[in-house]
Amino acid sequence: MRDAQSDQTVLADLALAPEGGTRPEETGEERRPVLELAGIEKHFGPVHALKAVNLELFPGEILGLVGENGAGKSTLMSVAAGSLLPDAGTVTIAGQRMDGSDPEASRSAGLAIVYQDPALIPDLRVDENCYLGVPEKQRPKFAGLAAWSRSLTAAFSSENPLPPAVPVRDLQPDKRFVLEISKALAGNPKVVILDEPTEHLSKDDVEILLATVRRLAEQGCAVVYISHRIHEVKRIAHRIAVLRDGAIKDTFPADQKTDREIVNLVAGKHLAALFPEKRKPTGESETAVVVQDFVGENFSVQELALHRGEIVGLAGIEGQGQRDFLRALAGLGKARGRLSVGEREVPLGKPWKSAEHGIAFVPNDRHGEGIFTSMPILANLTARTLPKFSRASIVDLKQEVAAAQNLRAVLGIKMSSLDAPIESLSGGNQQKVVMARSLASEPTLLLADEPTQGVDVGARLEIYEILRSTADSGGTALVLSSDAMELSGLCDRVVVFSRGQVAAELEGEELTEKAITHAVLTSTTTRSVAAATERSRARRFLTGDYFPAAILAVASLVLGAVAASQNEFYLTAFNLNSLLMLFAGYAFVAMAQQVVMMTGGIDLSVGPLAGLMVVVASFVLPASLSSYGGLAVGILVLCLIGLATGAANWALIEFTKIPPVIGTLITFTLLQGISLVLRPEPGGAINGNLLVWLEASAGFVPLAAVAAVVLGLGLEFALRRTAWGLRLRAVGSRPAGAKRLGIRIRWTLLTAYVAASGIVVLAALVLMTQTGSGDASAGISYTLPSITAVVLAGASVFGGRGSFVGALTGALLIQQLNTVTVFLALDEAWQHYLLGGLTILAAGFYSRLRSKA
Ligand SMILES: Nc1ncnc2c1ncn2[C@@H]1O[C@H](COP(=O)(O)OP(=O)(O)OP(=O)(O)O)[C@@H](O)[C@H]1O
Repeated sequence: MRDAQSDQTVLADLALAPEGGTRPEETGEERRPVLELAGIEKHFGPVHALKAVNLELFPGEILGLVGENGAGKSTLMSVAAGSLLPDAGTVTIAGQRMDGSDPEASRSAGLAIVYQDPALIPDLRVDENCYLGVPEKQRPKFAGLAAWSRSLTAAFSSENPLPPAVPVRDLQPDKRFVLEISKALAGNPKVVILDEPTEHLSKDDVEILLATVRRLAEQGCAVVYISHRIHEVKRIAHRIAVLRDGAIKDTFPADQKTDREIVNLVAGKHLAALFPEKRKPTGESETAVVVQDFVGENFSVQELALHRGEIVGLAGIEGQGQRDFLRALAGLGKARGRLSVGEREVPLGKPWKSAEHGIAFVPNDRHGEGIFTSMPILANLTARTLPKFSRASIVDLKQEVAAAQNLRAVLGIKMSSLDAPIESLSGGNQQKVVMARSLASEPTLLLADEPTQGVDVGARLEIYEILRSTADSGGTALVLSSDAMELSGLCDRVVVFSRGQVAAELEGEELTEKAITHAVLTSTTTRSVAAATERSRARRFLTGDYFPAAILAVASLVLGAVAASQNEFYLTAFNLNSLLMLFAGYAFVAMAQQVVMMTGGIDLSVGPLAGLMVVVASFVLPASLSSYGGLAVGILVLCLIGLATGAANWALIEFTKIPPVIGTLITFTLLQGISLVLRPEPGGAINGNLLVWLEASAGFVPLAAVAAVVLGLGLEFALRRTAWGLRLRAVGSRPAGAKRLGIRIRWTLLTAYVAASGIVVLAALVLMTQTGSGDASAGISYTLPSITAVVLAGASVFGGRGSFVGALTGALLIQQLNTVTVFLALDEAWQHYLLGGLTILAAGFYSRLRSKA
């Protein structure tokens, strides 16, 4: 271990005097807290996460909240922000006592929060996320949304505001935080909570953030700043509160304690050193890894050798290719050249091959790539090493649990049980799980991208020690970090990247924090972003929601052209009219399906519902009816059946918590049963006048088809340019994020199911023109095409993605296939072969395209 004295010197070098603005107590004004947390208690099952916590925050004050992983910081702040209901205690914001858990109420009272796991919706664009992220009264008109979003994010970097049209799923983790922070600050809040805001930010962005926090405080805003980077907290905070095991242990002015004293308070013990002892220079080192002429999209490394027993750091300003290089070594991303580990050459671009060659990777994007969400901690810990405890592919559970328990003990992972979901762990403990999984495979080359992000000071030392012991036992570690102090304290050698190339190497005496910072700054030149922007525009279209619609439209035209060339009747007005009429029916049910699928649900009942409406129409809209009033009442009855079915579907799914596919299957069966009871045999002519109106055409174009297209365009507009549309997409894309944004998920789902059943009324009207009388079996054939049309058009069955324009083109293609097979005199079975084949092709193609992007 290195002595504490030398670490103290490193810390002293950092010029740690607080740089906050005027302290609130220095102004002499009467002090009234703007945020008061009183007696907050919270349990998660057996975990007592918060124990009668009291905390006050005053206007203009920056409070640093520190504590080890799992101490309860995020839980406390989620309670303050209304996204978590405490078991006991009260939250008061700007004198307003909060009632229950309601993020929107807290936001309206003036509290903004930046979560450790950003409350962003991946399938929504940057500007749409900004829109949903501010209080309702501050939202701009949709016409000015892009410009407004650009001005919000320009507060961070006026040169590079975030492009408004980019979906959040395409943003790098650091830019997601820039967006999350910009969004939080947009509403001129009275209290801002920043939960580990700098873990993913580049060095420049950290400085911008700290300056922003100071400015906010000077303007009277109160800030809670949570971080494990003690020197950062000391730089910015007026007062520091230490949370341990769910209780506040100490609160003191930031300048009254040294970094080391705070570190010891957080850890709850005296830490002798911040970094483990480095490798002793032995003169001769055995080369373990050789990289030669290694070229990828953003880097080009001629030669780099890593030695056994060595920890090598990767430094550089964000975006200089160091991250792409590290990922390419792990087999993620395209690269050419040579990489050998030991005597063996590693095939490139194949992560499983890299793993077989002893390369383990700890990713930077913990939420996106590091953890298997919704799986238990046990599976997350052992995912890489399962073959070790398996015989003939059957896992020995005892051995697996024992190995996981061992990892848990070695890294001190705080958890209630191995079976708990990974998401129930605090952020830092999740990071330890990701780290533990990689280490368990005893890698020859460990690649770690920001391995200590979100990890507390005590555990940080444990991770450093584990990295060191990996090296000491003959392995090699390559660590990318934006923290120069971490690199200088931990690594034996640091490689600095600039413009994708190795620009400098530091080791021995030269390897100091100052030297790394200097090398990083002086060897860096700015990249041209224009080409990247152009490239991403094309990629955005290819992976966006309209590309599938374009493909389907072209496919429909091609099919039409083939049919027309083979059969002269294809282009007759009669044929085109009936083709478009049938298209209208499919289009309505496909749009109904799309509304529900957008929320992550599915509605199997659309077909039988349309059939039931036709049956009911044979009673309430009979041939004998002659008055307009009677017709209106009949159609109103159909609408009421639609609304009631939508509400019933929703209630079944919401209150019994059964999956939508089961819930709507139940409705499917019930509706079909009712239809058969009402009309065991087809019969009962439907009103002739009504049918004539429904079949009305302009030229060869039926008005029903025009109505379908108009409705599709209207719904598309609503989806992209109304708050309802954004809520629908948000709920499907990421329900947890939507909840934190204050979206009422239950009500949004209700509107979706009711809207879908409402649209089915239109499909039923088209169906009536085909049957002319009540027929219980008429609608069944609608359910499957409604799903096929939207899946063909690129909708995600998990929600959040798809388009109504796509649903229209999907419906058109289905009808084209039906018609063309007849015109080409193909067997009817071909309709099914072609549709099935196309669906498989489309689903595979889109998912490959999107996952590649
Ligand atoms: N949804 C949940 N279900 C079960 N346990 C939870 C849940 N959320 C938090 N916990 C537990 O509550 C405790 C406090 O967690 P919290 O996330 O508040 O810690 P933290 O201080 O923010 O830690 P970190 O610094 O690692 O982010 C932890 O033991 C955690 O496992």
